[in-house]
Amino acid sequence: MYTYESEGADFLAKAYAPGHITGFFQIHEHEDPHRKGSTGCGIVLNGGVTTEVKVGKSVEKTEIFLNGKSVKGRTTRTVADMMTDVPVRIKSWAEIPTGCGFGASGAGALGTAYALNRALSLNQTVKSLTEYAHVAEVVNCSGLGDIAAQSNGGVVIRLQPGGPEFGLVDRIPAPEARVFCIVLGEISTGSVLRDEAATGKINTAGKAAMSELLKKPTLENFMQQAKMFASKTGLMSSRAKDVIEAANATGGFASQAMLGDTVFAISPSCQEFPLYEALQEFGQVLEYGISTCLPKLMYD
Ligand SMILES: Nc1ncnc2c1ncn2[C@@H]1O[C@H](COP(=O)(O)OP(=O)(O)O)[C@@H](O)[C@H]1O
Ligand SMILES: CC(C)(COP(=O)(O)O)[C@@H](O)C(=O)O
Repeated sequence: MYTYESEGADFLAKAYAPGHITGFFQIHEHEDPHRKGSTGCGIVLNGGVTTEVKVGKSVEKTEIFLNGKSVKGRTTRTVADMMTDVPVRIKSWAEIPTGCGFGASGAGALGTAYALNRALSLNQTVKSLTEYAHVAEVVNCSGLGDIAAQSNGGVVIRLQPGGPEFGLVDRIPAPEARVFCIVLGEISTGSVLRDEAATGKINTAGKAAMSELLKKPTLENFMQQAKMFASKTGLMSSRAKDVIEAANATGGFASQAMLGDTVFAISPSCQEFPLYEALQEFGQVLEYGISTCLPKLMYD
């Protein structure tokens, strides 16, 4: 724990962390948040969240901003509270939608941990910064497995739940592919994770999806298992169903981003244009790539 003692200047630091779309998952409860988490599989994106922290005499209370607006930012605040006693101004800018299944809260938490470590010279390594972000996500019910994926990159299979101390991940060897997304609306991650009927279905479907994925760990099979998972859990809106069907009609793979009312779609081989055109009928198509880029500090 760091106590601020400097007399004058403010300290600023900035960090970036990628977004992540979960295709399917299974919840693993544990009283220790370091061990609690999810298993499952998802895609780390080349779009994410940039977070700047400021500490010093000019910062009198901890405040959190998302895309220029003051927010509660409970997960981000928990990271700050775990790392320091001093007030911090935390500003995040998201190039991914928030509350729609892109792991924005996890990306903000990771960025906050990296930037605070730098601004306050806390001398922590990546493993412990990642652990702070994971614990903050779990205790606030804003995510379970995003941090494990976002801190590894690629198409991440989460084999064992938890932060870096206990979790275990692997990856699907995936080709370069565009990930197209249509955002239809938000789903509150916390409200689904606290709903026993929903979590029961998630766990049954998530276990089956993982077992099928491991028999054939390819990007195509991941997309198929994700679609099966989404329809079995009953979390899919009728509009999302329509988008998925339209994507499938072009030969593309599509499913729902967990946990959001968002469809993500990938085209096999290089037939991306017909898929893009079909998705366009439903709204603005967001376009990302699969990223192996890890969270990082940024310099101005
Ligand atoms: N980087 C961030 N900084 C602060 N608050 C955030 C950040 N990202 C998301 N939030 C807040 O978290 C809520 C959404 O969280 P959640 O449902 O877990 O969605 P997701 O993680 O998929 O974006 C939103 O109300 C948003 O205000
Ligand atoms: C699906 C979710 C529980 C939440 O993801 P998001 O809504 O993007 O924060 C994720 O953390 C996971 O464990 O797979």
